[in-house]
Amino acid sequence: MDLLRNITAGNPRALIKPVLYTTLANLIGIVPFALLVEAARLIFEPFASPGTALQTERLWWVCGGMAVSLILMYASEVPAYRSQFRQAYSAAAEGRTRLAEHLRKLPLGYLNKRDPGDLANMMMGDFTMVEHGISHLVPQMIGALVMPVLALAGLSFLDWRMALALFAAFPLAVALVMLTSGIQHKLGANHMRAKIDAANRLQEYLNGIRVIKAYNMTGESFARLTLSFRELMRQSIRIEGLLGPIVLSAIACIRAGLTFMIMVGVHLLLGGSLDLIVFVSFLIVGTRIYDPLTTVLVNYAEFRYHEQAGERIVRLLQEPVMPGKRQPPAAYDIELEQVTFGYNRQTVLREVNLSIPAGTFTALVGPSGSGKSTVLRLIARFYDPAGGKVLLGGNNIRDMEPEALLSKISMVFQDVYLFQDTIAANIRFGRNNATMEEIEEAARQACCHDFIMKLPNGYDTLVGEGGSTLSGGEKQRISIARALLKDAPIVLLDEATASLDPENEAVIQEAIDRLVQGKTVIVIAHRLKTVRSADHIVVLDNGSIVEQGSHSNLLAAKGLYARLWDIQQQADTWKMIE
Ligand SMILES: Nc1ncnc2c1ncn2[C@@H]1O[C@H](COP(=O)(O)OP(=O)(O)OP(=O)(O)O)[C@@H](O)[C@H]1O
Repeated sequence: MDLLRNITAGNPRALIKPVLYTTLANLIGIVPFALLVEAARLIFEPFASPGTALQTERLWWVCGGMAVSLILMYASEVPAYRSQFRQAYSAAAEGRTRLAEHLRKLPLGYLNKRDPGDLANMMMGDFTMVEHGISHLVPQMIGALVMPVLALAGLSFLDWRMALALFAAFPLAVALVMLTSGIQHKLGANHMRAKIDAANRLQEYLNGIRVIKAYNMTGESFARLTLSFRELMRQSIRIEGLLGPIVLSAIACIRAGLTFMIMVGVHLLLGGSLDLIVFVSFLIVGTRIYDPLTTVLVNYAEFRYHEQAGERIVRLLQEPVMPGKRQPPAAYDIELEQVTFGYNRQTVLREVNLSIPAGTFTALVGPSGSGKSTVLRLIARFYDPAGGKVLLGGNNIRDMEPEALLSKISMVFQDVYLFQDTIAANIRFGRNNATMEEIEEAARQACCHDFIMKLPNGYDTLVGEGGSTLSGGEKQRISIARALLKDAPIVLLDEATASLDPENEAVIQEAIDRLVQGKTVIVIAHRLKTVRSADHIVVLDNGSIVEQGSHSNLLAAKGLYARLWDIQQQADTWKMIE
């Protein structure tokens, strides 16, 4: 049952129709074959029993029956074919959506541990293998058993000795495939690993192609890629090199059964204990059961390989999603109590205590790597802290449904990601049901309406994956428009003005001022002068809060903030002199 669950990526019901229809089609497929045996019997009868006349009328009936059975075969194969593909493609489409949904609900910590290439390969490659399993491997394997099983039953009835001889080698063939299934599984796993690694290396190469060109690193990075391709080739050859002989030996065993049956048949015929017609019937049936039996064995070997792809999907689907069912309260004060957190083993935040009253503006400042973004990620519950609590309106966010919590939060990141879609659709991510007027209004507020109108198709202009066709400042403003449209009571903002020119910076500041009005705001400030008027400034260093207060208090304290302020002031003065 586990195997069937794996090959269908956790949806074994998808096999019911294809297996039923294929089995039915195979059953009907036996009718012309049985009629062929009957025709042979009728033709051989006058030779086997001299003096008996050829039953021509009966022979005509058999021919008529054959014509009808061919029509029936066609009529049964069409729905079988349809159901195989319909079920396979719909199970894969439904499975891909389920997995994508599941990935969204998994803790980011889990996703960080996995290569994006691995997940992309699972979505496309592994599901293609599941499709093949549902459309071909399982239905054909089960359908192909119909003919040999019925042949065994029918032939045993005719002459059990001959039937035994015909099928004598089959258990040996099955044993060969079954006993080597451990090796097959190991080779399959190695091959799968090499395939994923090659996909990851390829993705890394394509993503980094600009850096590779810029630093003329073609040789080195290409070596990693070619090494992974070579490993994939090695594993492919190993799997074929070892599996091929196993399957071929199993097929040879089945074929040996026919030779053995002919030898037994000749012996019995010469001994006078076997009827010629029975012998001919066995010869006809014997030559026809190879194909289905070979299909069963080849499909089984292939099935064990494809089943591993499905197993990877099933295992990922079983990964626990972030817990929490409660809806967030309508109170937006945020508190961090003794929060400790690390992405890996290294601690990034140490016993952080922070109180952010609703409707206030708080700035997080500190050296690079001090943990500012991590604080925002914990408030948005991208991760749960290892120790301590994050409270919203006095309630632990660990108990809240992550999506419901996020509906209360607008986030503007430093590196904005735009989807390969129109500008309007990218802004609409803020609120799905927003009208075009609302989108335009948000764009106006975010100071991006004017530049959008200058684009070739205005709001319908397509932006490239990652927003590559827009400038950094334009992307930032689009993401502010998104956040304005969402109109969430909490705004988390990773200020990106550091790398922008003064003109863009002023426009973005204007957009941000509109976004944060009347909200509970936490801003990561890289440029201290932008947050001088914040209600509260929190200074982080090496994962701990080292000081906090208003701008003037912190300057007076002459601590880290005052030092950072001096450094930035001097840098600005230098810029002005230049
Ligand atoms: N996804 C991650 N996996 C592992 N370590 C991470 C991850 N994100 C951040 N870190 C590490 O955690 C520490 C804090 O990072 P964080 O991004 O919170 O700092 P920051 O103060 O926001 O830095 P910056 O101002 O440069 O953006 C850093 O040492 C960083 O290398």
